Amino acid sequence: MRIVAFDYRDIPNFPQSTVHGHAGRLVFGTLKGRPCVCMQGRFHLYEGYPIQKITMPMRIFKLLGVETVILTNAAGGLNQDYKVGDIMIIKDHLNMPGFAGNNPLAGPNNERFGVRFPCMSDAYDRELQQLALDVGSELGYSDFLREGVYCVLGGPSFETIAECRMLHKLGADAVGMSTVHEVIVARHCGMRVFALSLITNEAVMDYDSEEKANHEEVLQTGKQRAEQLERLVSTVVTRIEHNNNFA
Ligand SMILES: O=P(O)(O)O[C@H]1O[C@H](CO)[C@@H](O)[C@H]1O
Ligand SMILES: Nc1nc2[nH]cnc2c(=O)[nH]1
Repeated sequence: MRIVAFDYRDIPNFPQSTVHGHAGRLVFGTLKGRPCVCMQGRFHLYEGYPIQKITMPMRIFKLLGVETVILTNAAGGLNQDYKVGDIMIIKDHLNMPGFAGNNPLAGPNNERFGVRFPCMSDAYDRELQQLALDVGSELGYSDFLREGVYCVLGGPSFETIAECRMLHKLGADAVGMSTVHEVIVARHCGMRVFALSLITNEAVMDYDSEEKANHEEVLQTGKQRAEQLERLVSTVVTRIEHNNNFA
C-alpha cells in the first residue's frame, strides 16, 4: 500500500494541531483498494480556532471528491450502562455551542457547498450505523458496542458534576469537545457521515465520587482500544457501497 502524507504545517492555510496526541498529518492511501484520506489530528474550539477554520478540512475533502466521512472521538460516558472502553456508534447529537449561535454555517451561505438551512435529522447515516453493528457483531465486539447521542461542548475544561447530570437528563449518552461541527459542514455539502465515540472515562455524576476526568486517562483508554477501533473502522470502510445518492 502506497501512502502519501503531508504535515499540516506544509498545507497553505491549514490549521495546526496543538493537542497532545494529535499528530498533525494528512495521510492519503488506499484501504483494500478504497482510496482514503485520513486526518491525524483534528481541531477544536478550545484551541482558539474560529469554528469555520475547524471545519475547513470537510470542505477540502468535498472538493477532493470524498463521498463518506468517518469521524472518531474520545468522549466521557454519561449513560450509566456505559463502561470505559465501550465504542458508541453516534446516532444523533446535541450541539451546545450551536444553541449559543456558534454554528460553523453562520454567516453568508456558500451556495457552492449547500443550502442555507440544511436538515440535521438525518445527519448520521442509518445504513452505515447498521453496517457497523453487523461488522461489530462479526468481529465479536457486541459486548462493548453501543449506539447513542453525543453532546459537544466547547471545552477545554471538563464538565462539573451538575453539568454532567444536566446533559444526561437532556438525553446525551456521551460528552466531548469535537466532531459535531465537522458533521454539520460535511452534511451541508452532501457527504455521508458515520461517527464513533470511544468512551475513555466515565463522566462524574456523584458528589461522593473520587474520580476526576483527565486527558491522560483519555489517551490511555485510546491506546487500549486502538486495535479494535482500527479493525472496526477499516472493515466498515471495505464494505461501504458506492453512494448512489451522492450530490
Ligand atoms: O479530540 P477528541 O477525540 O474529541 O478528544 C476528546 O478528548 C480530549 C480531552 O481529553 C478533547 O479533545 C475531547 O474532544
Ligand atoms: N467534554 C469531555 N470531553 C471528553 N473527552 C474525553 N472524555 C471527555 C469528557 O469526559 N468530557
